[in-house]
Amino acid sequence: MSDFPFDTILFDLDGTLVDSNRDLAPAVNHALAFAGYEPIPESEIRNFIGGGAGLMLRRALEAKGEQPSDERVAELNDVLLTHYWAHIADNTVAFDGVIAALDDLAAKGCKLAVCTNKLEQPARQLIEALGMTRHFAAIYGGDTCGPGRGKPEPDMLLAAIKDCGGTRAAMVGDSTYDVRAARNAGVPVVTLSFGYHDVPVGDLGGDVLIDHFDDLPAALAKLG
Ligand SMILES: O=C(O)COP(=O)(O)O
Ligand SMILES: [Mg+2]
Repeated sequence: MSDFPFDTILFDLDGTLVDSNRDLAPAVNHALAFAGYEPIPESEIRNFIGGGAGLMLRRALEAKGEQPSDERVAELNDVLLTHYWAHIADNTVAFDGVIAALDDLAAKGCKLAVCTNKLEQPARQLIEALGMTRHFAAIYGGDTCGPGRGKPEPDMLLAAIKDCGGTRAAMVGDSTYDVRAARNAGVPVVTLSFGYHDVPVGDLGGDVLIDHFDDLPAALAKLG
């Protein structure tokens, strides 16, 4: 019997498990080009990620000086998503050390789940394309628990913990959506210095910040 303090680890996807900005940024720029705008550098788009594709696009349009209506965002989001889903795993890779950390946590007896604000279907498509499906007992997307129930609401975290039969869970994420969702679900949260941050990294407000996935099991052990 493992003395590891957690039995369930919940992972954000974009900017946490995978470096997906490599394919998200071109999709944002495809939608911007459709709207007649010049591209935004990938290094800027990465900080727009975390609250779902619509919010990412809204931030990109605001960076161009627009105050877009919901209808405008919805229309251009269709353009963005059609492009993104056709290129979802062209350049996206798992961050360094992710697979070893997932294997290590599983060996310690943890069930693992994904809780992403990406829509569930493309999230599954991406995880499958990267050969990572086998690691996860549950995969939740921003739409799985219904409209408006993505992070920072706690619904998907609580549902994933239940699916895993967990009693002691922790979250791992890169944005304030993850930290707030974890707080709302009452679970501790590890943040990453290398993910996509919607606020300065020092303001994320998680319980512990790590620089590499190699450090995750020890960080969780200390948190427990
Ligand atoms: O789609 C997004 O903006 C964010 O996705 P994430 O919750 O996996 O970071
Ligand atoms: Mg993220």
